[in-house]
Amino acid sequence: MKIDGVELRRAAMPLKAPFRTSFGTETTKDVLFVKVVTSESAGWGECVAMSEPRYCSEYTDGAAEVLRKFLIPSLGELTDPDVHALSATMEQFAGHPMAKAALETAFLDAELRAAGTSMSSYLGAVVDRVPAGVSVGIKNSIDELLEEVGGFLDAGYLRIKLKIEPGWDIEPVRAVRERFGDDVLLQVDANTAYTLADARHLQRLDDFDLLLIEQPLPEEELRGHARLAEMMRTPVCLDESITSAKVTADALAIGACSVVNIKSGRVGGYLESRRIHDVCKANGIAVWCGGMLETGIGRAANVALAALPGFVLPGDTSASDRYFAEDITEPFVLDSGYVKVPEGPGIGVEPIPDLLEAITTSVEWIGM
Ligand SMILES: O=C(O)CCC(=O)N[C@@H](C(=O)O)c1ccccc1
Repeated sequence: MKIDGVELRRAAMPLKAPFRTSFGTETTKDVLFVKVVTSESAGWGECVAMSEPRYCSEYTDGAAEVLRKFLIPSLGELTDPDVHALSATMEQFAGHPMAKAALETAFLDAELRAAGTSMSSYLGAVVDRVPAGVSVGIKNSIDELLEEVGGFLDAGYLRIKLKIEPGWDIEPVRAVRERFGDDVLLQVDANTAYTLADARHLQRLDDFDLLLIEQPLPEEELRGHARLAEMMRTPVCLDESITSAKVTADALAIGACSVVNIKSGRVGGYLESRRIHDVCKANGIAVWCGGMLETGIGRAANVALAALPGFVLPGDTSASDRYFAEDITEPFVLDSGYVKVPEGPGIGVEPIPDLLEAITTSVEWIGM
């Protein structure tokens, strides 16, 4: 398929409420959309980098620049690429998985639309709806937390994830357990906020029958996570540390985790995401789909991924209205705790032009 060019579109998507994690607070999503226009179709990708390099080293302006200067021009070397050739070409440049993921996904979306194939069937989906979990940020008070968790449980979410950090961990978890009982599927996400010296403190979380504790230690501490996993009953799940299928195999080999959060942006795209899924499935390790506050564009691709057989835990594939008053695509809605997998060609959703224009802050075209 011949690539005519690529559109880079920046947008400011307001969140319904500030979302606080151990590394900062988001109030507006600084979005970079990538649109690949080919001779036969057009496809969309959403770069999940944040405006500042706090979750990882990538950030939105940097991702736009590496796409503009290196990744998109490198596609000019390809005459009639498929997504594998495109992905391989981008490997000449080091790093920048979120930027690469956005371009690879936009191309794959275009390729699949032209073929009339849905992303979910292309990836190997086995279900047509996925169980939805929800992520709850760090709050100013326990009361505020309990009110928000209660609202999400009333909405039907099947799993609650609480962001934690030193000073906001044992008490919020205890309060949620005491208010909502032991049957709620409950997990915590530390976003690398602890050290191995906190092990004895973190062991106190074992009293609350959590599904998992996500990324308690810094990204590079695979052995540290293996040591912590030996000291805790709560299963350790990795997020930031899992940057490729190769690293996943190493992490599993040393017992660094027993659950994996798969995020396409963190690992360079959905092809690598599927490879990680396959490594985990071959090792009997449960995976779930992480989220990065995506609009309906990124959310659609995540929901397709979450329909693969190894995704046995609810992911951060919440409904659109979890973060946005109005999504720029047909909204994803919660139906008895599940989100429907789009069935149309490609990612199965399109931006609604007026809504996309309303949040757009800049558009640039890079011709081939
Ligand atoms: O529901 C969502 O999309 C967000 C889920 C979530 O908590 N994402 C976290 C994370 O560390 O996984 C995050 C939030 C903001 C920015 C980066 C990451």
